[in-house]
Amino acid sequence: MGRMRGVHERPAGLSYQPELVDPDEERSLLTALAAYDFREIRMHGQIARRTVRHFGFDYDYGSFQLTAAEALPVELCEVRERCAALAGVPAGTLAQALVTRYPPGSVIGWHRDAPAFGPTVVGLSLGCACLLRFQRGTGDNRRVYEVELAPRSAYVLAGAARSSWQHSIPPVPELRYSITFRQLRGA
Ligand SMILES: O=C(O)CCC(=O)C(=O)O
Ligand SMILES: [Fe+2]
Repeated sequence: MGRMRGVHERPAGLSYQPELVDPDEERSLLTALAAYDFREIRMHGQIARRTVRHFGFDYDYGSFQLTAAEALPVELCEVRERCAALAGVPAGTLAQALVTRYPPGSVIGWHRDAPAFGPTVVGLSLGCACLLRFQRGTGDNRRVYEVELAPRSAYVLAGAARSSWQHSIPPVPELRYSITFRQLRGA
């Protein structure tokens, strides 16, 4: 927990599963992902170093709107089945897949996932390991947690981990990809 200040508490609704895919599957996913056309993210006029590709639904970071996007490519369908099983939701409810490419040194800052998405988020990590940090509350009520996301592992954010806690990823040491699946709220 090293550098995080606050009282250590595991967020309710967080689960972690090592080795959701095996090294061969990781290699072929990394090959497929390397060929995707990633887009930049501009938020508050700033361009993030990480880049993204949306399938199923596109999320506009400026207008907070969801619009229909390209269907899930075949290589992500099997992964979605496994992520859905891990989260205990029907695969069809995971309507959006977001592939994020983190070059060395890139981050994602503190946030909660947009309320336009449903109560369960599942993420698969490929490439370099990183930390996933959590925080909630301020001052004496600050609570913190961090988990290492190993390559090939998956995590589920549900319950309070999804709705009350913020999460972030500090600078990744080497290239990392994540594939996160989200439901649409009310679907
Ligand atoms: O890369 C990840 O695993 C997390 C990404 C994330 O928090 C997000 O896209 O909302
Ligand atoms: Fe997030």
